[in-house]
Amino acid sequence: MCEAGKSDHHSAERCVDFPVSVVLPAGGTGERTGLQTPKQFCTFLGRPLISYTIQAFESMPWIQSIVVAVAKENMDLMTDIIQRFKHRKVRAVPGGSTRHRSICNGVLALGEEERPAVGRPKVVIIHDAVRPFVEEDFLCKIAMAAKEQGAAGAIRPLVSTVIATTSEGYLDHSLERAKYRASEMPQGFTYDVISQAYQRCSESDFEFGTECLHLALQYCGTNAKLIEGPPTLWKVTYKRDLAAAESIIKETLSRSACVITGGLAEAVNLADALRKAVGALDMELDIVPDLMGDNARCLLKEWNFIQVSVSHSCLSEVEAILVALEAENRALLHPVVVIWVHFSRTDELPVSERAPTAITELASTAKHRNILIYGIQLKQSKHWERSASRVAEIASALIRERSPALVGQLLQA
Ligand SMILES: Nc1ccn([C@@H]2O[C@H](COP(=O)(O)OP(=O)(O)OP(=O)(O)O)[C@@H](O)[C@H]2O)c(=O)n1
Ligand SMILES: O=P(O)(O)OC[C@@H](O)[C@@H](O)[C@@H](O)CO
Repeated sequence: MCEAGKSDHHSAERCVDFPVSVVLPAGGTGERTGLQTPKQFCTFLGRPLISYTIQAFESMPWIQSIVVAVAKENMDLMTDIIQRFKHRKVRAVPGGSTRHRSICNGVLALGEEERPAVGRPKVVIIHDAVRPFVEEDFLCKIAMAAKEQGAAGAIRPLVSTVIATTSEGYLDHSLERAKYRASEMPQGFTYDVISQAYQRCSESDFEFGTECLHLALQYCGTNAKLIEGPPTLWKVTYKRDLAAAESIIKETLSRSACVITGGLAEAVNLADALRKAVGALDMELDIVPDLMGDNARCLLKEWNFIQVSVSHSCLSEVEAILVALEAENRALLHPVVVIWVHFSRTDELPVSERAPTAITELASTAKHRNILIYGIQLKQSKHWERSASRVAEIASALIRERSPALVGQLLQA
């Protein structure tokens, strides 16, 4: 079985030594959001929700292929998303008029796989495209249980009690909540079980059913193993869920930052003071003199950079960060934040007077490449800790919000 606790790719790959493919049903219209755009195509920080879900599965090396089932009218849009965000392993197939029909089309597509490196999977993971926060260690457990049992599914405790109503709209009876669970996703099935279930199920199942685990039991006699999953498995259903999803995405991008000091004493002192101050804001700082040699690792793991410049007003250090980020195509999936902290000594003119438009012009071009540049101006003062704390508050807010409206602004600490 998978090792307990937080798995990484390596431990998951050791557990899952059989081919696993994924079907993401994404053929719905999202009526319950009240929006014109189907929720799977609503964008967060410039990227559609479905791209986050695809990327979560793509990041797992032991997933061999992904099929997304979308409405025929969205096939071109889906193809564009796959190309724009350089999604690998994934292809789009036409969905159906109901969720079961979409899933069935996805399962059939796995059976007709033509890509040479991709064979018929041993296990098929089915996961709603509008559940973007899937965790690898949990998915590994579902895949392993599906291989052993034929079917496995995620469950969560019920939040509200389930009741039955009379035809007149009165209470008939209520269920004992402790005996029931909410069926969530991901679910896993051996390819044989899920393909047989869809071959044997009825038109009524296709039209009105909502539970794949039921089809496996009803038509294949396969009783799914149920595994309680983390609260992150929730499904984006209502408009409020879109706001919640964006907040979670922003939070995951804002947990750390890399501070580049150039090795200058004032910059290193400020960085040390920043590290203490952001600790209270639940952020971690990695402090490096530059992004060369081993320090280049920051470019591959960080979404936020703080360049501390002392005295000079040119933006050459920020420009160097932009070049390095573009070389790694780092801003493809998420907007990267670069904050220029300009520290001027007491006898110097503030940069807002020396080069007021420099940062605005640079920020304007960078924004088109999904890199958000902000400026913070800091005047040398004897209240060192207070100034650093102010810079930390501003930088933390800029990183958390990633607001396009403040791009290119030079804020005063
Ligand atoms: N004909 C359908 C209907 C739904 N789904 C997908 O099934 C998942 C879960 O369904 P749900 O949350 O009900 O999505 P919608 O049907 O789009 O939502 P609504 O019921 O509010 O219209 C979603 O990813 C949805 O795109 C699908 O692939 N094909
Ligand atoms: O019913 P909807 O189409 O809104 O969502 C599908 C859910 O029913 C489904 O994802 C889980 O309950 C597990 O089967």
